[in-house]
This record gives sequence, structure tokens and C-alpha cells, in this order.
Amino acid sequence: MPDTQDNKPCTRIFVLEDDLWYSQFLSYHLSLNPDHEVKVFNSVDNFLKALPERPDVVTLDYHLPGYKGEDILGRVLQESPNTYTLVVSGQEDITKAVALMKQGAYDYISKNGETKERLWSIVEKVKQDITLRRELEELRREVAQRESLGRELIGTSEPMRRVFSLVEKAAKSNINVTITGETGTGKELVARAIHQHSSRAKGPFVAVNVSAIPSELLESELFGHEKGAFTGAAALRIGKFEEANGGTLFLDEIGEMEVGLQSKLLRVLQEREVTRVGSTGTVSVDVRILTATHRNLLDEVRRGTFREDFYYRLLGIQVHLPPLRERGHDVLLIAQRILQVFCAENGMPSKSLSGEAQKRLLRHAYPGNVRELKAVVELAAVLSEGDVIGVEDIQLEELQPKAGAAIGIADMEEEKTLDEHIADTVQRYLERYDYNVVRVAEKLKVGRSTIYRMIRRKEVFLKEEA
Ligand SMILES: Nc1ncnc2c1ncn2[C@@H]1O[C@H](COP(=O)(O)OP(=O)(O)OP(=O)(O)O)[C@@H](O)[C@H]1O
Repeated sequence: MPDTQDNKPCTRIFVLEDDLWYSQFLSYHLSLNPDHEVKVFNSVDNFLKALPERPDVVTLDYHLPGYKGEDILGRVLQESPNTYTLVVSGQEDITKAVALMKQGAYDYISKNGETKERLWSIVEKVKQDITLRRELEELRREVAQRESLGRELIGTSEPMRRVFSLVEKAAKSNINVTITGETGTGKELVARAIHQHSSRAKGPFVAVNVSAIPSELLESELFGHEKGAFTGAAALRIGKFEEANGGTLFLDEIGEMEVGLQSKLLRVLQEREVTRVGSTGTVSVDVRILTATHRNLLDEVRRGTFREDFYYRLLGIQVHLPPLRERGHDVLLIAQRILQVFCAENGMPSKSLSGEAQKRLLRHAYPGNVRELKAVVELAAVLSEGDVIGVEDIQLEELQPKAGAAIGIADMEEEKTLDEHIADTVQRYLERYDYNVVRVAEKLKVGRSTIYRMIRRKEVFLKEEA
């Protein structure tokens, strides 16, 4: 839809009228408003051909030779359902005009002395409706975008809410984004989310892990090379920049890039063109750059391993991903989603986490962040035999709470009495051995009565009571 000078969309109006004089009359009055784009059709065939242009408003003359008003209206409703149709009829046709309104026409105008004023007031009302509809659509899009963001990047903790809000802002503009955070916190996922919710979503998303490519190959990986540019360059190859043209290039671990290549990249960002290795010509590229690092780049700048001008060129919005241990109960939300997806993908019946398993997951410090949680939960799903994952299925490298682990839970754990620790162990064994008291007593080498006593005292629970 064309825009007016102040960027408001124009109102596109089609006038379908076989009476030449009357069509000029309508067109003249409608065109007095410069925000209207008016097209006149004296033939129904031409009008129907132009219908895919989806006018905002159609004025439809009721009397058109060879056609019935209801048939033309039917075509408009079917092919351009958001179009507002105004039936223009003579005084004698008012009943028919009303019938057309029942069929879906917006309003009618009769050809009389008040046509001009009525036309203006109806069109103004239509424009208000269109504005409201557009606002509603925009709101719906925003809500859907938020929802889908929440589906990909799981979390409701305060630090993650801040991340979501920054991701939304980043997606709405073309500004550079630097994503920081420990390994496995979801930096690539955030980069993908920004791309998918941006105006470049239909273009490619290309990710390059700078630290995974030997530095002597990185330049040709990014910018491409001509045939014979160096030993092994048997054919021309386009680089990641050209591959990402029209979309987004995600440069992970940008802090690992050598200073020499940083200068070349800086030039590419400024000139918006790349030179393939071994070539003298340049290729224009339109690429949005998102970068990630687990390093503090400002420290690298101070140390002289990261160019200051490059740092400021890339900076843009900074999205910092908190470590998983600072996200509280997000750990369980993410674990549940991982479990759901894993079971579905592997044709397993869906499983849940026992209370003890949940506590265990919350206590851990996750140096490998979400990536580690994913590995732990997927392994637990495989190890567990029933449909409930017990604490014994959770294999964590680091069983003692680390400094900084989910604070409340860690403190709770430290304050437990010996009896409470014993109850935890018995409960774990009950879960592991399907609440078979006889087997648990055998395994723990205690009398059954000890366990029954603990059950009676509600220190441990059988399945249905847990
Ligand atoms: N909030 C989250 N919700 C659900 N899954 C997540 C979330 N964050 C990360 N993941 C998952 O965790 C794994 C690691 O994420 P990702 O590769 O984006 O981390 P990263 O920070 O880029 O890691 P690295 O620094 O090692 O490159 C992926 O499988 C990703 O889908």
C-alpha cells in the first residue's frame, strides 16, 4: 500500500460507475483529499481485473449493464474481504441497496443532492474503521510475537523478562546487537529469535562460530574466495556474508577474532561490500550483524586484543544472558520443555519429574548452563523406567551446591538435620524401587518396620500421598 508524505498509508478507492459524468463527479470529490488514491472503472471487467490490488473502498453503482450488483459484491467479498463496499443507487433502488448491505456491503449512498456530503462522511468513517483494524492487527501481531518468543526462549524470571524486552526492541530495528553470557546460556537462540522476529525473517540466518574456524581460513569463510586464490581453492566459493545477504549473520565468539581480520570486517561493515579472497572486485551485501561473546570485550580492548573502533561499531544493543543458576525456577520450566520435546521426538511416553528430582535440579549450579541441563534431563529420560523421573535418574557432575547456586534451595539444603537427610534418602529409594517397601528395606539394609514408621510419621511418602 502506498504511503502518504507523513507515512500514513493512502486510502485506495475504486469507483465502479458506467455513467461517465457521475464517475467523474465521484472521483473529483474523493480526490479532494490528497490521502486518497482514486481509480475510476467504467467497465466491470477492468474493475474485476484490478481487484487483486485490494482497494480499501469500492463505490459500486447498482445499475451496471450485463451485471447484477449482488454478483459484483460477491466477487469483492470473496477476493478482497477487507474492502468496504459502498453501494451507489438511485432513490428507487433503496430496497435493493439495503439487501446488498445484508449481503455484506458497508453502506449505501443515493444519488441525490446530498451525495457529496454523505460520501465524505462515510469515507471518513471507513477510514477510522481501517485505522482501528490496522491497530488491532498490529496488536495481534505483537501478542503472537511475544507468545512465540516465549515458546522458543523459555523463562519467566525477572532477568529473563529483561532479556525478552531487549530482544523485542532489537527485532524491531536494524541496530547491531552484542549478546553476552556464559557458554550454553542461549546466545545463539537469542540471535535466531531476533532474526525470526525482525523484518529480515524471510531472509537467511547464517551462524559462524569464529573460534571453531582456524584463523587462516576465517577470512575466506566470511568473504569467500576466487578459484585458485590459494592452494586448495579449486573453485569459486561465496562467503558467509554473501550467503547471509538480505538476512542476518551471527558471529559467535567474536572476541576470538584476530586483530587483522577485525580491521577487514570493520571495512566491510562500513562499506557494505565484500572482496572475495583473490579478487579485485567488490560485491555489495545487505547483512545485519549480530555478535556474541563470553568475554568482556571492553577488557579485550584495554588489553589491545580487540580494536576499539570495531568494538564501538559492533556494540549496538547489548543483551546479557544471565547464567542459569540466576534464573530460579526457570530451570524447571526449561527442564519440563526439554523433557516434553525429547520424549515426543524419541517416541517415548511423556514423563514428569518427581519432587525430589526437581529439588535436585534446582540445587545444581550448572557451569554448562542450559546446554548442561538439556544433557542431564535427556539422560534422565532415558535412564528412568517409569513415567516419573526420580532423583536417582538425575546424573549431575557436581552434587554439592556451589556458591551462587539457586540461593533459597541451597540454603534450605545446608540447614537440613540428619533425620531429614535420612528421610530424603529413603524417599529417593522408594521412588527408585516403585514404592516397594520390602525392596527398599533390603537395599538400605534396615528393617521394614523402620520404613513403615517413617511413612506413618509422614517423614516419607508412598506414591499416592507424595
Ligand atoms: N531459555 C531457553 N529455553 C529453552 N532452551 C534454551 C534456552 N536457552 C538455551 N536453550 C538451549 O540450550 C542449548 C544451548 O543454547 P545456545 O547454543 O544458544 O547457547 P550459547 O550461549 O550460544 O552457547 P555457546 O556460548 O557455547 O555457543 C540449545 O540447545 C538451546 O536450544
